[in-house]
Amino acid sequence: MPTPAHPAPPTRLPEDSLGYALLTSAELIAEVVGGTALTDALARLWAAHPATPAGVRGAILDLTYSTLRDYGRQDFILGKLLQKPLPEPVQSLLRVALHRLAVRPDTAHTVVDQAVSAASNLIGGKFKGVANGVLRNALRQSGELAQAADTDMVAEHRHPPWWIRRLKNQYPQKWRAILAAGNTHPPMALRVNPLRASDDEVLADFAAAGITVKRLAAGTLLLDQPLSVSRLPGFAEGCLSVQDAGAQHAARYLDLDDGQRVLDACAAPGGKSAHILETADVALTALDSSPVRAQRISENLARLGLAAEVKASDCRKLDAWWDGRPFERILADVPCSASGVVRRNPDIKWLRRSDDIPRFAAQQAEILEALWQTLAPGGKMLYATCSVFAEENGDQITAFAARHPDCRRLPIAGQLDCQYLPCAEHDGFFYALLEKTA
Ligand SMILES: C[S@@+](CC[C@H](N)C(=O)[O-])C[C@H]1O[C@@H](n2cnc3c(N)ncnc32)[C@H](O)[C@@H]1O
Repeated sequence: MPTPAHPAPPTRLPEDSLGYALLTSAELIAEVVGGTALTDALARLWAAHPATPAGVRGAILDLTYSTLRDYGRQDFILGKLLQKPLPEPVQSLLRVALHRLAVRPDTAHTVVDQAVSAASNLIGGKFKGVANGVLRNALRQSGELAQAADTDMVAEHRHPPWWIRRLKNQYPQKWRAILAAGNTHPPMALRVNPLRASDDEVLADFAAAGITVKRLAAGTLLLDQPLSVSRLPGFAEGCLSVQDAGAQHAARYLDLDDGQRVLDACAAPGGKSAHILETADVALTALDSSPVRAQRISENLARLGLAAEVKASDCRKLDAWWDGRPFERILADVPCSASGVVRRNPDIKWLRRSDDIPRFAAQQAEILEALWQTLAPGGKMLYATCSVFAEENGDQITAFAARHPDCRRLPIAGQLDCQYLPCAEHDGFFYALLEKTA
């Protein structure tokens, strides 16, 4: 993993200034441009600056995530404004500032001023004048730059070319809507823990606290506005979890019953494990290949007053974790491109490459093969991804079913391939339910 070019945040700008947020965000985006996942860059930033106030963290996160969603457009515009490339993180500072100018044109003067202050903290202030000139040109030429951006595929759709082409091929009618949804701010949905509270009790507490929600389904609430969990009545008491409405289908589609032996094979951080345990009184084994992430399963279950057998192991290595007793239900929420949740992780669309998709598909096929051996005859396995790409979804399952005569595909909500596309209510998910016939 590349180390950050400029790990130290600015020192001469007040922490609560826009300039500080612009500069810190630029450092983070420069790391992503260099190939680092945003979560890793953020983990390093907060570890180095643990006392950063919540409000300052929020401003940095908001600016960074929204700039990465918009990156394709601002990078195109920057390319039009520069004669030759500038060093990082100066270029990223300009991308962040251009994004801010686009979304807050009413504050143009402040944005330019603060971005120039930020530039004076970088590389000995060498590019302060260039930054000023570029941003002033951007303002002067905003109309023609916007027009040019509207005719460029990446600038218009804010996704990489291979991603746009893939969606165009696979969704000739819907690709534009999928891309547009991927550029929006994600919704915040909640899951009610029926072991601790009823929907009615939670709704009454929310109404009393002035929080507006829509009930999408039993146990699934959609907040009008994302809120810090510390402001949600009942969260600390384990009455609620944050979980996308699309992800909440997994436990429902698994067809759970009390007393079953259930495996959640790729379980961390444990959102679906918890939902399984809230749905039925089952004996759950929750497995994840990452020991660090497996630890989070235990923590999340503990907050909700739930328990499972948690193991850190690669689910493909049966000898390492399986005692030979078959499972009646298996959830295979496999690692995937995460193309259905790109608005939550906007760095991934710039970090992934086209050939990552067949690599994910190969890994998913191996996981399916291994887990099938652990499923009891008559048992059911739910295959799930947060992807919208066919190679990881319908194609994968069609090929698996063709290889396994003892696999019968069961319809979910009337469909064999249950593909949810990202929209205002939920993220993009895929589900397929497989029954072992012998
Ligand atoms: C999509 S996430 C799971 C999300 C989880 N089901 C939830 O709802 O909170 C996929 C997980 O699979 C894990 N993983 C990847 N390869 C694995 C493997 N071969 N065996 C077990 N876990 C694996 C990753 O560490 C990651 O935590």
